[in-house]
Amino acid sequence: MELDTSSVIDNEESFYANAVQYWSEIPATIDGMLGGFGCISQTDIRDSKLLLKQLFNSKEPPQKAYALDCGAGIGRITKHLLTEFFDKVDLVEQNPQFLNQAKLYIGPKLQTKIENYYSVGLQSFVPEENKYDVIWSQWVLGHLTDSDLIEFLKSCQKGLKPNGVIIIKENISSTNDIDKDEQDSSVTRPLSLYRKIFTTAGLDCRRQVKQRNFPKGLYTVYMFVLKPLPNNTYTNMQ
Ligand SMILES: C[S@@+](CC[C@H](N)C(=O)[O-])C[C@H]1O[C@@H](n2cnc3c(N)ncnc32)[C@H](O)[C@@H]1O
Repeated sequence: MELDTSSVIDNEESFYANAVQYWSEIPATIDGMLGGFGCISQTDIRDSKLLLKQLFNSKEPPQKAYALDCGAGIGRITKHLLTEFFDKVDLVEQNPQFLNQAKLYIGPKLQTKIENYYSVGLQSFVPEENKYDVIWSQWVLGHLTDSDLIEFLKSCQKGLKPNGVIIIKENISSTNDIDKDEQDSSVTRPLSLYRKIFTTAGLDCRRQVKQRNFPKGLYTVYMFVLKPLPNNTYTNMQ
């Protein structure tokens, strides 16, 4: 039997509700966003910048007009990464307090680049079509079930402009198992499951890059650069 999140999530409604509850009690700080590991933020951003620079130097790069930050929290990635590369950024985040804090954290100067703050869960969010050059999702997709993640990725594809890409940066489980975190109500998927989900959603994984220099004991983190498959067909997940 193939492994998927239905094997570890018995009740989807409480899976989502428990995550809302968990994040409602977390301080709107960098440490809060990173589970007490605020110290890794710079290292994280450094490798993400390198990835974007390489992407812009590649054949058929995306434009630098518009990015979407998914599960944006207080806007850590928007502030330190996306506003450096893109003219405009939208944030989508389910916790409205974090978005309020993002307005302060991003600051008045960079604020001019922020077009929209969407306060909604990714499982219910549909990006406007043909809008974004890069859709960045980091440390949030473990809060979606497989089927919601696949639907989300399909709708993100429609939200991309020509040459646009989806970039995912996520923890990866060290075995072939899905790790369930009961505390924050999330799952950590193995690499094989992410790759299968990408294919099912009609996405081609153009790059898979490991984050460097994180402290020992943390999950391995990968960045994936995804583009719609040429024929743009979706497959059914078996
Ligand atoms: C680990 S934090 C990461 C924040 C940000 N991506 C970063 O790297 O700084 C996870 C964020 O995802 C948000 N989140 C959790 N479940 C979500 C969902 N279903 N839809 C949108 N955001 C969600 C949380 O409120 C929190 O802000």
